[in-house]
Amino acid sequence: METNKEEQLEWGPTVWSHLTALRDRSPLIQCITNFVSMDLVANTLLSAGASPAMIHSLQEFSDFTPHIHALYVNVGTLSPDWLSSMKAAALLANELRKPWVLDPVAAGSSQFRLNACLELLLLKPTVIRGNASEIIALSQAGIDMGPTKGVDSSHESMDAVEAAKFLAEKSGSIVAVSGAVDIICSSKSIIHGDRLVFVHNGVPMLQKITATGCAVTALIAAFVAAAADPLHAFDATVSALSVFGIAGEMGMELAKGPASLRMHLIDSLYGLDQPALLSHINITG
Ligand SMILES: Nc1ncnc2c1ncn2[C@@H]1O[C@H](COP(=O)(O)OP(=O)(O)O)[C@@H](O)[C@H]1O
Ligand SMILES: Cc1ncsc1CCOP(=O)(O)O
Ligand SMILES: [Mg+2]
Repeated sequence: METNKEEQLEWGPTVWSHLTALRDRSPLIQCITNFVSMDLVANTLLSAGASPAMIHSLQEFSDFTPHIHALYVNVGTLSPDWLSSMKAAALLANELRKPWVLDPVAAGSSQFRLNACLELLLLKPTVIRGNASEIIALSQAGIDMGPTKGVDSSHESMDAVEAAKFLAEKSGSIVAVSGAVDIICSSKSIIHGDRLVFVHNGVPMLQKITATGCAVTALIAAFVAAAADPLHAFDATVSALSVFGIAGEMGMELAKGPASLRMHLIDSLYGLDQPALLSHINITG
């Protein structure tokens, strides 16, 4: 992929300032996430500079949620009880004017999951991040769901550009599709305006580590939380995807396979400095 130097010169300082804000502010992120992802999500947030807390019992929200800087909701191992907690937490986050971010894991894999994600969408997440199949399933809700690969995508991210635009328009949320190219879009009906940006950072091996999608969505929540002004949520989302992809690229230089990439990904995120960020960044649009 040819990079346009001017675009990288514009995005470089923006992404670095978002990462610096995250490290300086160390936002507290309430995570209601699946059992598979809890460890990687918590370690990703910690290594980036945020504070994760896996708090999902309704009984704790009135005490705890007022202290958070963002809420992260992930439906990966969904059950009716968890869904009630997710809705209550999202409602409270809205009431408290805290950003919240949704990961619609395997949205098209069952009617229960699809309906749950659609109900959560009505609670207006600041950002939705899914893989291409998940974003297509949400945008086509009501149409035959067809075959599924569960939590993995059976589509390329670029196949989901129109679905992402449609979902952004319908939901009023920023929509991010991950994949070989990450796509971030928002519609003209919300404060961020009509925007479409592509992040080319990352390595294919990230798909061979479970919960990297969950982890990057949590990272988006942390970047959005650290960007004090809600107007900066779009750039914060782009920044989180780029930083995670860069950490993957740097980690891959040391890794022998998925297990060691997981370790080097976390180390690279922790140690990412300005020169490395500026030399790897690859954002267009
Ligand atoms: N083919 C690829 N090349 C580079 N990066 C990728 C590729 N596929 C996924 N990624 C990256 O891996 C991370 C997880 O994305 P993805 O695998 O799409 O999510 P999920 O695990 O939810 O399906 C993202 O940061 C994404 O950019
Ligand atoms: C394997 C699995 N099963 C239910 S949730 C989950 C983890 C999914 O993680 P990701 O969407 O990041 O690949
Ligand atoms: Mg996923």
